Amino acid sequence: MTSEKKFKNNKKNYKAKPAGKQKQWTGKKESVKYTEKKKTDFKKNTAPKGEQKKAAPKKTEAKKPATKSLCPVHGKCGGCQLLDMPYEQQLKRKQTEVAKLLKPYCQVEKIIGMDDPFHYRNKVHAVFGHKKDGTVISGIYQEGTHFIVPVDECLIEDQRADAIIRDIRGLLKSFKIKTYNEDTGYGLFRHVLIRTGYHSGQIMVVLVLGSPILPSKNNFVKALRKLHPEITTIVLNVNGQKTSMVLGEKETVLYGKGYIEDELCGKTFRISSKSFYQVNPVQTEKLYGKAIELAGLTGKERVIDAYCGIGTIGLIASDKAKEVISVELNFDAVRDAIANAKRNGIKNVRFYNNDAGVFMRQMADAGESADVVFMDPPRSGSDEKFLSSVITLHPKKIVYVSCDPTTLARDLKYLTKHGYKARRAIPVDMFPATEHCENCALLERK
Ligand SMILES: C[S@@+](CC[C@H](N)C(=O)[O-])C[C@H]1O[C@@H](n2cnc3c(N)ncnc32)[C@H](O)[C@@H]1O
Repeated sequence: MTSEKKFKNNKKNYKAKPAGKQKQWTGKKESVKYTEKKKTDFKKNTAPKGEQKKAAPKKTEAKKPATKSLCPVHGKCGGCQLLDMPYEQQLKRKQTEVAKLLKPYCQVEKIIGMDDPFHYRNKVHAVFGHKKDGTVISGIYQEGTHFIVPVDECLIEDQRADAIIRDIRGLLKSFKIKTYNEDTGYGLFRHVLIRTGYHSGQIMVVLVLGSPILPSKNNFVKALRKLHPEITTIVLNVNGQKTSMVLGEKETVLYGKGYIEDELCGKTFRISSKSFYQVNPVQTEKLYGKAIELAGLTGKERVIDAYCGIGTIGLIASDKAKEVISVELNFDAVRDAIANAKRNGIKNVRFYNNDAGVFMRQMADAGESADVVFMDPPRSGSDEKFLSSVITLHPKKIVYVSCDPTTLARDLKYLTKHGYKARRAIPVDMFPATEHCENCALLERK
């Protein structure tokens, strides 16, 4: 059956169907404790050299010795480029950069920042390896290399996750489990991925191995749970490929449900290991709130939620829309999305597992229309197939959620050349201490 037919056939029944029925969808702890006092210091820190000129510090400040970075691996791990810049200054910098990029299209509103820009990441990844003397280390690859920068504690990650990772290092030692060597392909233990629920407190630990057998598996799980009873699920993922991807295809649930749940904007969401979920739960609620406000829904609209992930934006918007059609490429995310519609008792949303561009082209070719399109593509932005199909579908409003203002500007150029006007753009600081900035933009049909 062609996808076009699938679309037509499903027209009458916009219910989320169960997944099965959706067949047609094509170191010893050398840790530095960061106390509240240090957090205050962070806010008062002088900017890095390059920034000091711009910030024109007072003469007395300029005479002070350079402030040591808050993080022992700052500059080595490749993340947190803005870590030592006072938060207000980070926000100003992002505001200016976004305004510059979006200037040809519309004015940019005031950036939405955080009250506490620390430990916001609900998704934490650590690569495992060992030193020449056999000591197990975990951390992050130095950018562009396979050299592991050991990390004990990270200022932007959930501290519960960091504590679990440190203890897993100890368990590898006691269980005599070898870490995987990227160059030779020998060894077993590759990565740990942790997801934490901000409201639910649930924690998922994904152990990524180079091959499927974890020695003394049951005892290992028991020992980990004893150290961290707060863990609600443990998943074993197998990645035997020489690849920069963290997760492999095959997974077995070792303990618990195999996913976590969390709340966003009053709804509950199930999140499994391979599905996308925004990393900053506090800012996500603000972002989604703005996106839905920009859409100005009245309850009568036919809405498309493109690149929907686990269904979040569409499901949150569904109360204010007549119907929502959601599309997502990742099958696991779609499975979560269907479960999420059910657990929230939502019946006017329907999910498609497809490439968003292909799906939208099929809708456009089938003469379909939409009132509002939410689009939230990956960092690379959207493609012409998608954008040209949106134009054909002729929605009154497009709400573009973007994690890269450069690709947002590129796509705005296309849309504004083809009958749309950018009305509003709101930066949301989803990634404090880093150079990245999320944005939400409203386009209206001229
Ligand atoms: C930035 S995330 C947004 C997800 C969701 N809107 C949210 O806020 O959680 C982008 C999503 O697009 C999906 N994706 C990537 N390429 C895609 C494509 N070509 N077609 C459809 N979905 C795609 C990814 O799997 C991911 O779930």
